[in-house]
Amino acid sequence: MSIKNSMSIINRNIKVALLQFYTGSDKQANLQKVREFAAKALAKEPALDLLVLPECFNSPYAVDQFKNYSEPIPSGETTKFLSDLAREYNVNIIGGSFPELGSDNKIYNTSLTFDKRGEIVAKHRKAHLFDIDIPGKITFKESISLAPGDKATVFQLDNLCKIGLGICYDIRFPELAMIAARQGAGIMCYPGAFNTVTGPKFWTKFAVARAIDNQVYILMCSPARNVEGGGYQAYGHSMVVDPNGDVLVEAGHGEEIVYCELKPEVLDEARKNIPITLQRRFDIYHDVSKDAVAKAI
Ligand SMILES: NC(=O)CCC(=O)C(=O)O
Repeated sequence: MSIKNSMSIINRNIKVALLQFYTGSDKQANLQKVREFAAKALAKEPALDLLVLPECFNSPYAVDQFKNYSEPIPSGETTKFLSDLAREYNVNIIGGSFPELGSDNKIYNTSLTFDKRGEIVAKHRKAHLFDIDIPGKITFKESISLAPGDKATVFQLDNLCKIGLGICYDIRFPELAMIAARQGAGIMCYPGAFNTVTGPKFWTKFAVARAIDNQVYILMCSPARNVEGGGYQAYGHSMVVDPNGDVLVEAGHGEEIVYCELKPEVLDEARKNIPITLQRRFDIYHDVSKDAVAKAI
């Protein structure tokens, strides 16, 4: 069997920066924080291809607040803000997520991706809502105020590569990454806000698992932990994991920008050395990527 199908999943080196910053209750301040961090990242690395923002970057991560901060897409101010920022800085942006007011009047946890021209190239609504109850430790129920998305999201970014998107808890469901990888993605990106209970136990393990299972780069971008602000405590630890499961860069829990260069040859070599992409047994089990609806917008 030839391995040429697995070559050049990524077209060239891709420079990414994950922006890990505090988010609070002041939406304007949160947007200004994005601008400040984007400017800082591009001042340090002018040739950046991609900025990634955290989950719920313009609002508190709280079920009783999502509605108050929700905006229609594309007419809301956060969509316009991110579009202008991408165009102004000539950079692609995976815009973390923010509460979307859908045309059906439901609220979604939604991630938009913008190309350098400021066009929306992908929209992912968190498909698996974070509903958990660990007695005495953490209870959170997104489904009190959010509705789930209904599709996997895979898209072509510029001439760089295909990318799959999930949001935080979505990472616990391996299917989204499998679908993306089977459909040609070389990167799976998860804006996410794990917490101080589940973060230490699971965050890195999931990033590594999704990377190795699918031989893709994994980008995880978290808000910084706001120890003084009360409320939900994000884990932080934004990271990039390579297709072999090696953690290339990892933030602490404070405000930080992590930079990384994704290399086509690392991905190609991982797939060449261990050719699981060519050894699947769809005569034994189902290929989930075949029945997934994955539209860009
Ligand atoms: N924002 C989220 O979806 C949190 C997910 C999480 O913490 C987990 O353990 O899963």
